[in-house]
Amino acid sequence: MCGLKPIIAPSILSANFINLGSDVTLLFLNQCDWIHIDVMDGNFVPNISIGFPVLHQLRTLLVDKSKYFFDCHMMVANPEQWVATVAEYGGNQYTFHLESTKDPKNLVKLIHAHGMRAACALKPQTEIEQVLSFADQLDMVLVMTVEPGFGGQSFMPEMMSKVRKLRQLYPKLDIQVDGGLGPETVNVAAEAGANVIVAGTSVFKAKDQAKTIQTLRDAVVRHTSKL
Ligand SMILES: O=C(CO)[C@@H](O)[C@H](O)COP(=O)(O)O
Repeated sequence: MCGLKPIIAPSILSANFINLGSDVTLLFLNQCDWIHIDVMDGNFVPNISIGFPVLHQLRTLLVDKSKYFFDCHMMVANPEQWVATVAEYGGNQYTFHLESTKDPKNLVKLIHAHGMRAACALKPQTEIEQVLSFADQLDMVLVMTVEPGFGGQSFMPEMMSKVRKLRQLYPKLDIQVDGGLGPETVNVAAEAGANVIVAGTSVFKAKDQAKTIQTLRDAVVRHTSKL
């Protein structure tokens, strides 16, 4: 019994933006734990997605607005710049990319000072050694399993060695995987030690969304309970 909480966080990048409010409401009715909000600035990654007006409207306009957990994945060039805004607009967790900051330790302090959980993301080429000096200050590490920037890419199983090493070093840390996750790939990730699963395409294209979310959660529970 490892005590890790299974967390399923659908990425709303794959939602229907015309019906975003109802899509997000449905995700929570279907028992997701968090929604994963991919903020892309067209600079850190070669794509522009959604920004603060959308975050703000989701937080203020949704029914039961306060109970939703917003996991904000900041694929931006200057992550320090947006901490206060994300906090003000209702973000619960702020994930910055290690590759985008010179001072990750102070950034973690800044995020915590704004009342959010702090997480650090690693692109596929970034080794975990770079996060070890401050990992004990983090609430979560995100191991990217695709190059950040787009949904619908293929899962990179070779990233699992990073998850495995992190899990050995930090048995209680939340470890998130993001990119190409679905019922076919979740077992490999959960077996390596990931307990927080981001899934965009597989959840939004599912015939039965509730069942897909449950399948993802069951896989995490099954594998992490053996750790
Ligand atoms: O951060 C990203 C992409 O940069 C992800 O959150 C993707 O949006 C996940 O989408 P799928 O790979 O599950 O379709």
